Amino acid sequence: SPFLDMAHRLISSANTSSARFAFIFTVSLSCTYLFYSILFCRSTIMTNQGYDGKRCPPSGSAAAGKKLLGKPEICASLEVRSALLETAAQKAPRDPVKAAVPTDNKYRNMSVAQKYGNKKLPNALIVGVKKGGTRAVLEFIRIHPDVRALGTEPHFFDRNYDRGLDWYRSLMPRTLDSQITLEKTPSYFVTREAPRRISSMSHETKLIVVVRNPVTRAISDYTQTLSKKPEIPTFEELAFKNRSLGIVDTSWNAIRIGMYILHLENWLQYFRPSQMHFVSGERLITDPAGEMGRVQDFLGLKRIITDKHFYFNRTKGFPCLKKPESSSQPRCLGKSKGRTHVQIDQEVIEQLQEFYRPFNIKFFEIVGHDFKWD
Ligand SMILES: Nc1ncnc2c1ncn2[C@@H]1O[C@H](COP(=O)(O)OS(=O)(=O)O)[C@@H](OP(=O)(O)O)[C@H]1O
Repeated sequence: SPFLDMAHRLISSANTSSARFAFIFTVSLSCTYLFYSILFCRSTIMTNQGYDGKRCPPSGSAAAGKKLLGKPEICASLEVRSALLETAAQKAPRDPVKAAVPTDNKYRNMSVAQKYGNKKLPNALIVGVKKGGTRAVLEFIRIHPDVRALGTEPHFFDRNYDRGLDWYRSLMPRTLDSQITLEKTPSYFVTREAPRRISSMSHETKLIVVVRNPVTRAISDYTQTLSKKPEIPTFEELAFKNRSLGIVDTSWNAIRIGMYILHLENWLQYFRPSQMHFVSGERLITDPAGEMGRVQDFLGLKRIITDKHFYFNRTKGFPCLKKPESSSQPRCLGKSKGRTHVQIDQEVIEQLQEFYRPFNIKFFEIVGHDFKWD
């Protein structure tokens, strides 16, 4: 090495004590330098390879698991910190519109209408009839992209009218200008004040009425009441003032609701027949796509809801939606829709059919359609 060469030359060229001293000094100086160099170099290598707070092994590997046992908290906290930094970077507003929009998941899943639309008073209402199939029509029509519907019954035009239109509007889902706002409250059809109140909101409101054989409807209505109040009198006792004389009790709501023509006359005082559309409750079950096609036409919507949206669920005994608005799963209506009816004497059924016949005939004439309830 050059260092040993230099030492050899010094020994051979100088025999003086000063030269010897210079040699020993140089050697010790060199050793000291060498020692510190090795120390410095090692510390640099350790810093690069060790857990210095800048690196963690890739998580998930067995080696990483073993190494992490020593200082798990450092790496874990670093992962959290980097996740936080990443989130902060994602959250950093890039443009003012994005900055104004919250980024939580709920908001991200909202439709454009929910984010940017406005709450409007309904332009269409399903006004009845109770137990006619109103829930089915609402759930079926709301899969249309141009329809937004209130899921619950607001009872504005019967029970909550005093709360005012602003309250009513506030209940509505947000809609884009091109979308229809819809709600359903089946009791409107038999509420004396409802037609006047609705026409004073807008006389252009479109009205949908789901009608069903009034006898079956009455039995369905009674079955529902019985499920809540098992102690009520029998259907026969409630339906007749005098059964042997065939005198029907028209003051009983379950009977009165089915006298459709009487209620319709009230509506026609305020609305043109073309503003009302009657859905057959029976055909809604046997041909939901056909009935919904006519509902879409009436609402001025493109026919988007078709056969493809329905399947017949054998267990339920009713048509169900393949893909409803709120989820990607097929869905049938709830347990309270499609109940097994209370068994009613055939003679009672025939008596009630007789009772309703003249009302039905008149109703078919006015509506211009025979619903074939005989
Ligand atoms: N697809 C489908 N699934 C389940 N049920 C269906 C369906 N289509 C119509 N129907 C009939 O709807 C009846 C209930 O009517 P409503 O929804 O108007 O009832 S309510 O007034 O809102 O309580 C309900 O009456 P019941 O059978 O007497 O329970 C059903 O016959």
